[in-house]
Amino acid sequence: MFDNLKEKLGSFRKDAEEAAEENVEEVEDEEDLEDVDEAAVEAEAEAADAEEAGAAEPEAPDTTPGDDAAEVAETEADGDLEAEAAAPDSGEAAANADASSAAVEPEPESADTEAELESEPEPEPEPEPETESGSGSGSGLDLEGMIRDDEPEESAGPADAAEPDAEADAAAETEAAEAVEDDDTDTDDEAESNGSTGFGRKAKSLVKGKFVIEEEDLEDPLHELELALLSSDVEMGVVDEILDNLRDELIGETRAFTTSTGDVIEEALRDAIYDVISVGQFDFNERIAIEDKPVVIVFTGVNGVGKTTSIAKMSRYLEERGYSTVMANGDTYRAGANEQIQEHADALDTKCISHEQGGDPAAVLYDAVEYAEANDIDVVLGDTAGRLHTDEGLMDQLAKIDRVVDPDMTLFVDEAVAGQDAVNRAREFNEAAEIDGAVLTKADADSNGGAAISVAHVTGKPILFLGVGQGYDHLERFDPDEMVDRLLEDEDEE
Ligand SMILES: Nc1nc2c(ncn2[C@@H]2O[C@H](COP(=O)(O)OP(=O)(O)OP(=O)(O)O)[C@@H](O)[C@H]2O)c(=O)[nH]1
Repeated sequence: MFDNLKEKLGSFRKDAEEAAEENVEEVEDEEDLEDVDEAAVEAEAEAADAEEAGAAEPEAPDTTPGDDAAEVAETEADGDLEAEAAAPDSGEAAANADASSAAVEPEPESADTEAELESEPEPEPEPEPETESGSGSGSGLDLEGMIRDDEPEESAGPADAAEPDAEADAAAETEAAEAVEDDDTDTDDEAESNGSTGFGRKAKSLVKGKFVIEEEDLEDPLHELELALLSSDVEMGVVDEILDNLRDELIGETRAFTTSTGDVIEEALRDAIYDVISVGQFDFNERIAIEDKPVVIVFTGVNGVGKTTSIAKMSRYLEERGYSTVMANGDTYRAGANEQIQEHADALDTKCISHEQGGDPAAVLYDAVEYAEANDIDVVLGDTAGRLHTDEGLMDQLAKIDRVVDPDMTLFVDEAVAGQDAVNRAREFNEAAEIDGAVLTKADADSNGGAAISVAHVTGKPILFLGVGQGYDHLERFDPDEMVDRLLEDEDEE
């Protein structure tokens, strides 16, 4: 089932994953730099904490150093400038820290910052060339921007103010890196457990492994997917929606890869498809359970798509769940229709109400409801003549059935293999005589899956069941989660 579609989705996954992998490698290349950044930031956090502890002793209830440190820390997490300011242990770095602090807070009393600097009079670090080369093109300690080198620098002002001494910065970073290398996690834990600022944690979340997919990375895979979906008979608007969902999910944002890039792509694809196929879903069984009995369900759709067979399958489905059913042949138009449905009723040991050919379909349904009421039957399953939705006569019939028996549900039946035609018919039927949901038959013979993906989104009404064979048991509740699993599951094995 839906094999073509599965294959195409699988190709997209591979392509998109490759695009993501390329970007992950970039990040990994710069891992050392990340460590440096992290260390520098954490060293600052330590300094701030130490300073906070020291300065908290005297009675200085206001302008608490802790607050200032927190402010600096917060600011630091946002960009190059801040990370540079986080290296408090060289004279020049101190100057930077002052500059940045002044840039962020123009207040003259930089006493806190100075105190902070004094609190750790560490020796002048020696610049290490490797670190400098790690800093690369001078983007310095850009925590977030480092993995998006190709993007224009957005930050201005304060960052520039802190720029001047790259050498000292590199030195400071190096030292900080060394300082934190040993007790990296401890520091974090401590910072978090004493509830100081949450700063270490924030910094860490910024520098863990991640990737960014830019629009151009996905352009080709998305284009391929678009063509693939269209050739699988997925409706144009639905294709657009899926692609938009994928763009929203994948492009531009920094993704942490806690498991693998493949998982990120799969998740995005899963969400994108789920969004379009889950439209309007409701719990059919629950609905049957809570409606007043008898529940009346009318089946509509064009000729030969499997309405009558679906009614028989539904009868089996409901009987298996403890409901009694009666069938009603509202297809008074077609010769042989009575016999066909009666055969199913006999096979399933169910009552079937029918009138002479050419009779009034609404009258048949009415009789079936009366029969159900008189015999405590739970559900009436009404067949209708399979004619084109453009046929005014049929639409009048449906309108009359609506008036006479006021069905609890009108289900549109079409065959999955009809692809775009089924999608168009679903739309038109829904416009002409509002449907509550759809049954897609012959899904077992459909490798494209276009109708299964599109009908709910196009009509705003859910696909409730899939016909998956000719047997009475071949009716499956359409579950969007399972559907997505099915579409994405076997791909790895292929
Ligand atoms: N493979 C497969 N065949 C199905 C499925 N559902 C129905 N069919 C077959 O499709 C054919 C048409 O089914 P019907 O139930 O007669 O279709 P209908 O819409 O009632 O047709 P009319 O009464 O002529 O309007 C039959 O041969 C069914 O066995 C399904 O889910 N899978």
